[in-house]
Amino acid sequence: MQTDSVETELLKLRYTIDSLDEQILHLLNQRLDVVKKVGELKRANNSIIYRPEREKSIVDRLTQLSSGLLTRPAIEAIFQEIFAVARNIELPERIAYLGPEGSFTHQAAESRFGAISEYMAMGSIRSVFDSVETERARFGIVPIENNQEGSVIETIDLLSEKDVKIVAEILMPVHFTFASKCDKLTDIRRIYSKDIAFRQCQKFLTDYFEGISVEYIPVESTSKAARKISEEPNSAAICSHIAAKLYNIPILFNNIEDSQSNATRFFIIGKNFVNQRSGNDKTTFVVNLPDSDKPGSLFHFLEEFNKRNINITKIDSRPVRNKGKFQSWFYLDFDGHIDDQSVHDIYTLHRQHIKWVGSYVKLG
Ligand SMILES: C=C(O[C@@H]1C=C(C(=O)O)C=C[C@H]1O)C(=O)O
Repeated sequence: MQTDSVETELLKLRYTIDSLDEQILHLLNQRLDVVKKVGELKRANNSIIYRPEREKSIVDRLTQLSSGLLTRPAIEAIFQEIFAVARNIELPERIAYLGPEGSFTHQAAESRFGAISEYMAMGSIRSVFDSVETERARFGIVPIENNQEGSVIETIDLLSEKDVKIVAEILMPVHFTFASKCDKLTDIRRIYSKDIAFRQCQKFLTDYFEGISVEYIPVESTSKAARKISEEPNSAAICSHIAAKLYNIPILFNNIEDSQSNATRFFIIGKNFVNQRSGNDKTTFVVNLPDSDKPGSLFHFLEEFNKRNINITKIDSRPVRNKGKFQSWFYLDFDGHIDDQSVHDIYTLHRQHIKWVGSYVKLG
């Protein structure tokens, strides 16, 4: 094509795009008018603004309907922003996450709450729980488990201790970078990261640092590690590529995790939050059995799930600390909603030993 005709063609296409954008803008404004009315109804009834199960069903339905270039991840990315704008019109949201900026928890938070929400970076998982419990933040985001390294026990313990509910889960692939201002690996004396991140990058650390005298220093989050080494010579961090860029640290290696399928599960937590059934839910219980040191006590409890054909997806045992004995309490995730008859029956049967931590939409 001649340069002139290319220019004309480009102009025409851009004109079409402008006109489509106007229609999208008009439709989005119409949508927000409706959302505002939903918000007013909810306020009049004192009901909850954020409905993860409704948002999921919208994305499911639109994915089914989509016949064009939009795939599920694209639909999800666009609509998560639309939902976030909508919710903030209903009621402004402030979100606490395990910071500092650039942590994987921050990425998980933004994937669900968009660019419009207000964020609070907290120094520890406990302080995320505190800010939700005291309602300084409407929601908090915390890691719960990694599919290679298992549970984040701090979160498990705080779910038992604190007065919060699980609102939703978020699954996110996790890729680590090795970042340092050192020109040579042999100049590195200290490597900073979160404890669980070191364990996810064992092979890399063995390959490059075995037999070399470096100190491994665990800190509260991977982004804290990145921030720390930006001011400290002879150091390196295992962190996200976003954190490395944010704190201006050169990335020496990408994707250093042992497994390419490395992924972390996060919880959104909130105060007094109750989800309605979506038909595909999970529930979390904290269980304190009276005779946890006697034979069969856990077996008999789990038998109730087996009898009702309920699939348990995660179980952890944690120490009962204040009795001076070797007793355990249990953390349990399983398929189903507290309003399902079978789940409700178990809850009623063992009410004095169970803390219901939430029922939420199941992902993955
Ligand atoms: C508008 C609503 O509130 C929120 C916003 C939604 C939306 O933008 O579609 C969906 C669910 C809620 O998180 C609703 O409950 O329908």
